[in-house]
Amino acid sequence: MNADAVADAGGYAIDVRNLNKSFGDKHVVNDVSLQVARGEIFGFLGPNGSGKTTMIRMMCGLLTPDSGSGTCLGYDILREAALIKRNVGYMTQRFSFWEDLTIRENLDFIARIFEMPDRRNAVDQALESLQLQSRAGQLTASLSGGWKQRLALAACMLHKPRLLLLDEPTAGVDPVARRDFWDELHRLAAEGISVLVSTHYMDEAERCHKLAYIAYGKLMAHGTAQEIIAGQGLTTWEVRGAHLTEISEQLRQCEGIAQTVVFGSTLHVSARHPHAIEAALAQVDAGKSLQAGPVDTGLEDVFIYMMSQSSDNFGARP
Ligand SMILES: Nc1ncnc2c1ncn2[C@@H]1O[C@H](COP(=O)(O)OP(=O)(O)OP(=O)(O)O)[C@@H](O)[C@H]1O
Repeated sequence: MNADAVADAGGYAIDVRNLNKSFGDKHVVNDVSLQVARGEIFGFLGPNGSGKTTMIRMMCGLLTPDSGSGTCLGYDILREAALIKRNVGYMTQRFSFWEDLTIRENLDFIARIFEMPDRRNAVDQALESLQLQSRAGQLTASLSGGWKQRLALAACMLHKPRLLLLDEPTAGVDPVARRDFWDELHRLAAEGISVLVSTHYMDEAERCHKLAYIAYGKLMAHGTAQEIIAGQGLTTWEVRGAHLTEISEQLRQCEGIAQTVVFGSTLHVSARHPHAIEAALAQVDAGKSLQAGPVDTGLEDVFIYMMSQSSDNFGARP
């Protein structure tokens, strides 16, 4: 099926099944299947070295899986890699620019490399689409991190891809610039562009329509944020009071406590059974006058929990 046929049928932008990839004896991607609907922002989460970049590279035809199959924009990932590359915008973790060129010159340079027809028009449209016109003449070296990311996104959009694969696009970017970047992604998604984006930021995960959590090459969970949270079946209490780090250590030793995480001046205690938290708090509370009560389990609680549950099968954790 060609890509337009997929678009017409409202099919998946990405539909890959049982992908596997090993580097030497490291099984980096282990039987992962993934579907991303058209116009969906799909978040890809997982610890460092869990195989997210490798998955992205296999999905856009840059890397051949050892086994598995699937389509990207309706094109076969094994046989039609060239067509995929032409229709996908891929933002790598380390997008590089010519610092001594302006925004416009950088975009024009990229358009030249890709031998794009009607280069000037393509650059104008990318500048307009990412609201970069007012800065088009600014030297790239003088841009803030947020504007550099926006330029990187404009570069990916030059050839009008219908799917964006963004590998940690906002790493090291301040919260306001990250929010603006995500507003932009939502605007693009509303136009029907599909986005698969890897991130380590929980606020960004919450802005995705769907999420997948991959740890040490295996897909551990996928669905909406609510589905992923519900899937872990954790109950969480928030504890306030003095000496939270010490209390956290003590609670962790108590029976039935799945995890404790200090968030600034509060402590989150999670367990599979609510009574385990009450019992544990009763044990450690003696004379400490803690304030404690149930709260909604958040995505961050769940991801920290899933990370602690997954075994490190190739020593990638720092
Ligand atoms: N070309 C390669 N040759 C050998 N090993 C590789 C290669 N590419 C990736 N790896 C290894 O595969 C594992 C997964 O890497 P990958 O970059 O896919 O993870 P990631 O989830 O994107 O990590 P991060 O969040 O740190 O970007 C790592 O242990 C990495 O060192």
